[in-house]
Amino acid sequence: MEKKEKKQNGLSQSLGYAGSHKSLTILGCTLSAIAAVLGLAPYICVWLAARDALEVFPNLSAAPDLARYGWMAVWFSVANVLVYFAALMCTHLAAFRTARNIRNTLMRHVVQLPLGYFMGSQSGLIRKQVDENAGLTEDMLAHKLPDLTGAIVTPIVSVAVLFFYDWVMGLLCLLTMVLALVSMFVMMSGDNATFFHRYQLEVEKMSGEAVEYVRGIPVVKVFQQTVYSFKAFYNAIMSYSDLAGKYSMSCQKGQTFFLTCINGAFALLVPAALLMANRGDPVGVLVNFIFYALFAPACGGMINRIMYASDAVRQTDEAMFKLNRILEEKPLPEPTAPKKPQGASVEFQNVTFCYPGTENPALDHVSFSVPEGGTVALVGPSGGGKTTAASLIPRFWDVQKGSVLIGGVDVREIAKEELMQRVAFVFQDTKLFKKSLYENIRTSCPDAAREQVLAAAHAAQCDDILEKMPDGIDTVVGTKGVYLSGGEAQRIALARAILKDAPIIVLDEATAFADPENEYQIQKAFEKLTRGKTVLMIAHRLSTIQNADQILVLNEGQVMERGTQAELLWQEGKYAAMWADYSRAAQWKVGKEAAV
Ligand SMILES: Nc1ncnc2c1ncn2[C@@H]1O[C@H](COP(=O)(O)OP(=O)(O)OP(=O)(O)O)[C@@H](O)[C@H]1O
Repeated sequence: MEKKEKKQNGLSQSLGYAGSHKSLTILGCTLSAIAAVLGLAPYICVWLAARDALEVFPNLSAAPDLARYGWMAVWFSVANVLVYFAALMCTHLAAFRTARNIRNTLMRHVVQLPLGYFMGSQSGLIRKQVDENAGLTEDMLAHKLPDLTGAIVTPIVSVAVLFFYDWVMGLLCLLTMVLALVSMFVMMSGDNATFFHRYQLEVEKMSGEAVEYVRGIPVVKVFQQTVYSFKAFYNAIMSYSDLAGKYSMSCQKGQTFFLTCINGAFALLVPAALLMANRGDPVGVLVNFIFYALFAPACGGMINRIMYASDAVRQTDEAMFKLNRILEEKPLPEPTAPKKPQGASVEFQNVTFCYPGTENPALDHVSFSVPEGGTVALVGPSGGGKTTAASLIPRFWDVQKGSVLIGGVDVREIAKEELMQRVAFVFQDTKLFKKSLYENIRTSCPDAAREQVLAAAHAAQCDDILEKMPDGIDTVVGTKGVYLSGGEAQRIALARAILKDAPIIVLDEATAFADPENEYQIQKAFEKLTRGKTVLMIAHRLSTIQNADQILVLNEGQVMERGTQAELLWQEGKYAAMWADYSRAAQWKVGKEAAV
């Protein structure tokens, strides 16, 4: 599958995004080709000037055209620069638009993807992939493609020029060019043909591990581990260094031969010129020698440009391959004939769900229901499937078997906007934008009036937070040292949810980061938020869920126990054990505080 995708041509794919600017790219490349031909003209002028000068040497005044040839060389050089500049203007304009179209297409696609796709570090990774690869494509179309066109056209014209003055010296120059090209293609074929792809994978792996390493520095310090505890990072560096080392070694001979060829035309030209000069017409031979001595390094430069440009072509293949991988992610299907839920009940009917790329189900034949206005709490050991169950309600993912119903309608049959309006989700980690607290709260209801936002903040017990902020509710968080504690951020998130006023509330670990004072206030905010609503709540602090209508104990993706707190305690099962642990911990804490 991967191989098939690799065969697609990244350059033509990226041009597919150019739209009406494709013609501008073609114009830019044509101008670049013309510039490349103009760049050859000064060499001919130099040949003409050298021929005239040597014919009359030392009486240079007898060669009246010398100055004309000099000026012609200057004008051709100036024309070369100007036309090349115009070419780059065209390709830059087109490349900028093309990269913009690529980014727009990707972003339009990304917003259609399941919300679960953005959990964890995915969102940062997607932004990086889109940005970097669109940037690479832009660079290819703006710089490398016109250079490649010039570099391809120049040798073709050069071959004609090479044979025009002296076919023997021309043939010798051509021979070195051909040998250089052959060694270049040999170097880039075989195992090395896939080098760039492997190299990119290694770099990706290494930077991923580097991020993990930096994230883990506090753990390393706290537990006094050595950096070698980050084996994965170390292995990624070694594997990268191994690949780069092997590649360098495999190119050693080829690169030496390539450089010798593109710089070594002299080694052939000098003896050839001496032999020919001995046979007669030394002046003519000298003129031609000067021309070829100047022209041969220029040809070498062109071949070098071809080499770098073909590297860029491979980079573009790789960039488009990565962008296509994102485009291949399937959006959640939208219902063709959406249905309206009748009420705000939530029901799981025999739900089985596996995360993409995994085989063990995170939820295995799970059934339960939350009647409209009721509260169900999910508890259980870590990894039991609580967050997964909660995230299936707003369709972060679609179930593989069974169904999740809201108001008697399968969530897959409810229009996206309708579903989002019906469910408010308070996440485990609260995400606040670098905006004012006012804007942060208003994200859940962009049309809300200022009074409504202030009322929601008040209901979520945020008054003390707003009082200590320099600009009250208009303070921008995340800048100028304005940061909120975990518990404070959660109260802002609750204000958001209160403002949304959705009939179904999903709370995931909402008191996880709170200190006792914050927890008390969060509890009060909960009461305001959940009054009269259908609530599915995940909490590790069992005190918060004592009054739930039903408690489900989820373990390894299955419902292990269910009932009210009293029923579960009476069963003396898993929940009763958890409750006993929790009570012991609470008593220990109270005892410790009393002793202080
Ligand atoms: N994005 C994901 N991709 C693959 N597997 C996942 C993903 N998220 C969770 N899982 C797996 O699904 C299972 C259930 O995880 P889930 O987060 O729902 O458990 P949880 O009960 O909420 O745990 P915790 O109390 O620690 O938050 C676990 O085995 C977990 O490793």
